[in-house]
Amino acid sequence: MNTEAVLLLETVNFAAEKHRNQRRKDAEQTPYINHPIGVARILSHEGGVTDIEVLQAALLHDTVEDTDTSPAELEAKFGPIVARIVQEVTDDKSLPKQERKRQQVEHAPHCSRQAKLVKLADKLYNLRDLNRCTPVGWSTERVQEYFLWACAVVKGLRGTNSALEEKLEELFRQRGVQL
Ligand SMILES: Nc1nc2c(ncn2[C@@H]2O[C@H](COP(=O)(O)OP(=O)(O)O)[C@@H](OP(=O)(O)OP(=O)(O)O)[C@H]2O)c(=O)[nH]1
Ligand SMILES: [Mn+2]
Repeated sequence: MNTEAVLLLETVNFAAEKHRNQRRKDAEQTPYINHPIGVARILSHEGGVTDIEVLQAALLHDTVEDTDTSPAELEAKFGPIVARIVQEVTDDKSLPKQERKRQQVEHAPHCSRQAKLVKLADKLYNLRDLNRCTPVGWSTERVQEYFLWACAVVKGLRGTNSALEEKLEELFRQRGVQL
């Protein structure tokens, strides 16, 4: 079998094991792994991305932030490039939430092109998910707040992938949010 297919299976299996006990915040408690798989799929299917390291980083993008995975573990298993992309899209969970959110806006323009791709697909997935259903405990205002904040992050990611950016623009437009 081709090497890249084997590598992607190894990567998705690693992510599935790491996220095995986590669920999304929707009422149905969708398995969390649906999200990283969906982000990688947006990149390949809608973004036309074929860079294997970007697709691997998409599958792994929430492992360091949300599970016991360390950057060193990713580097040993998947190499320095994949580990670096994941590190670039990982929020510092020791910071207060407001500060974390502010840093995403501030750091977005300085990310590598590979990290920008993962961030665009992550936001596109999460915004579509918000349109699909509201997370348990979220008010309409909180949903709108997320769209506003995501728009500020996406502004700093522009010029990376026009297909993904156009789809994001349309979602913002539907919410009356100006990119
Ligand atoms: N829309 C939606 N999001 C859900 C759901 N379940 C879990 N999430 C995750 O929640 C995060 C957004 O919620 P927030 O309250 O803003 O952030 P927090 O989890 O970091 O505190 C996203 O994290 P992230 O992927 O790390 O991205 P980011 O928002 O930090 O960029 C998203 O993946 C769901 O059912 N719907
Ligand atoms: Mn994510």
